[in-house]
Amino acid sequence: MTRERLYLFDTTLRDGQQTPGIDFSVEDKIAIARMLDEFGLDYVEGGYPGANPTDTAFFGRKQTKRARFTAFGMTKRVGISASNDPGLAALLQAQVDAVCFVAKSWDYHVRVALGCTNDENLEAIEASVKAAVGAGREALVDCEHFFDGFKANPDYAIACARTALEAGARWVVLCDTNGGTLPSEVRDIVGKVIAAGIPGENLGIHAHDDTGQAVANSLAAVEAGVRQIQGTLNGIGERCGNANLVSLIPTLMLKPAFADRFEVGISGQALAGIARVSHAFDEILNRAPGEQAPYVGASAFATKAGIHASAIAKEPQTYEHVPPEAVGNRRRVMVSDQGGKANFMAELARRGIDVPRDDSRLDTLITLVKEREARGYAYEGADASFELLACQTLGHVPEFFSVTSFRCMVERRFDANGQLRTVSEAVVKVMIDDEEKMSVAEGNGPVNALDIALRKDLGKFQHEIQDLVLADYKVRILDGGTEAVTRVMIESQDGQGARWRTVGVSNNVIDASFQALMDSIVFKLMKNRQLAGRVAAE
Ligand SMILES: CC(=O)SCCNC(=O)CCNC(=O)[C@H](O)C(C)(C)COP(=O)(O)OP(=O)(O)OC[C@H]1O[C@@H](n2cnc3c(N)ncnc32)[C@H](O)[C@@H]1OP(=O)(O)O
Ligand SMILES: CC(=O)C(=O)O
Repeated sequence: MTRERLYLFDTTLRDGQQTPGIDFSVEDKIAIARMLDEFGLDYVEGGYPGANPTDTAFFGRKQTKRARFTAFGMTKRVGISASNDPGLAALLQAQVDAVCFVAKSWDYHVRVALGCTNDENLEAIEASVKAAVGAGREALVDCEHFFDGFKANPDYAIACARTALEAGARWVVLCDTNGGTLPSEVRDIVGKVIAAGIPGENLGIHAHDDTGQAVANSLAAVEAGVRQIQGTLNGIGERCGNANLVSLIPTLMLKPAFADRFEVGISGQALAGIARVSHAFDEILNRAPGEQAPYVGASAFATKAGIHASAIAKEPQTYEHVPPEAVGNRRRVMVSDQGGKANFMAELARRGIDVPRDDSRLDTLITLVKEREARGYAYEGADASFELLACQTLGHVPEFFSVTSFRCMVERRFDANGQLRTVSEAVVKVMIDDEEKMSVAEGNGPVNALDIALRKDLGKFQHEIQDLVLADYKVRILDGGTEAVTRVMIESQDGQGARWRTVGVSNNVIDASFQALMDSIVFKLMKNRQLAGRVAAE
């Protein structure tokens, strides 16, 4: 059976630019456009030439090889001709394949926002599309507020779409601009638009996520007949965002309801890189990837639950709706107080530690983890501390060194220049092969001073920890009041690119930090001897 083609239109660099807190540079835009182009999107909308210097510079040359490079802008203003409209001129000067106009299609907006008549707005749509087509560009028209407009005045909303199409637009995109439309309404209205004679093969959908249903609305529109979907990477966009292409694309390609009927321009191989694309985009935005993001989040194929882990060990698809590898993700079976033997055996096997189900030491390890988690430890996020605990329980961890004492001081005092300063100092004594070493260090705070002192002189092990750096340090207070317990999570990395996480818990933040620091150093020494850390580089 031949499948119908669905076209994917990316507006990360245009609607995504309207996200509070997001501000792309020209270099960001170039990198993102290249990533989208290589991934296989059909259209990459780069922004609004003429609206700001970044976008004008970005549109100075064509930025995609395969995707149709698209400029966005409003229809010509009423009262001036298309050839005299400076905004339209900037759009037509852009080095693009296509121009996407935003046009009013709700008569209320025509009256209030534009302050013109319904007919004048239709004339502006017609003249703008004709100007773009006349300049050799493919024309698209985003019908702003189409669904709200249709509810208020269906004849006028359809007249806007028809005018655009008859003037030569390739696509008329139905926009849920305020994001309040529900999937059943989208399905119903798209059906009525097609019944009114606007072909589905010329229709697109642009959905906002204000009710958390932008993806569902996009899919409902496709089911009702539209053949273009607009969306953004990771769902960024005005207010609550746009339809998330990172959720939509795997659904279109992997779910039989869509995959059997439609094809998109993205290869299966590219789909297997979608998690990487999503994370690379977060990296450009300088934010952490969403752990629970559908398909691509670290938790998307993770389970803590013992009952699930046990079935997954038998057959993974018992608890997986698609294979994680299809979207470049991986299965994670985690150890925590929610886990049973299957979780622990899977996690230990991943670390190269095979232990039989009936080994009583496994029960001891599970009991230890559950008891410690009840006291505040969180091993699912502290892989290295878990591995050390497992090695201690199931085998052996060498005593490389022991800390006989440490002391931290925080003092506010005047320095030699008469400036008031808060100084943190730590003193650590360690025993290595019956020899005691004492190190003193100052730091930005007491934990930093303790870390520097602890790693200052480890005798014969010192050269082994030279490349160890602390990448992240997080403190969490678990109980309120005087019974407060502090959990410290530390992320460490070394020169080989390995990263590992350790945890410490105490009612004293310095003590909790010390435990996590110690675990980090001991893990590094174990890893150097290939006694641990087989998966630390993941
Ligand atoms: C639903 C959407 O996401 S649409 C995209 C929205 N994105 C943006 O607005 C980002 C880029 N925008 C901008 O940088 C600026 O708004 C510009 C450069 C486009 C225009 O700036 P200004 O000329 O200063 O106008 P301003 O932003 O104050 O107001 C928008 C004007 O466009 C008019 N307008 C809005 N939509 C349309 C349209 N589809 N067709 C014609 N004119 C329109 C408004 O009536 C208003 O005109 P007025 O100034 O005569 O009242
Ligand atoms: C065009 C657009 O971004 C909207 O109507 O939401």
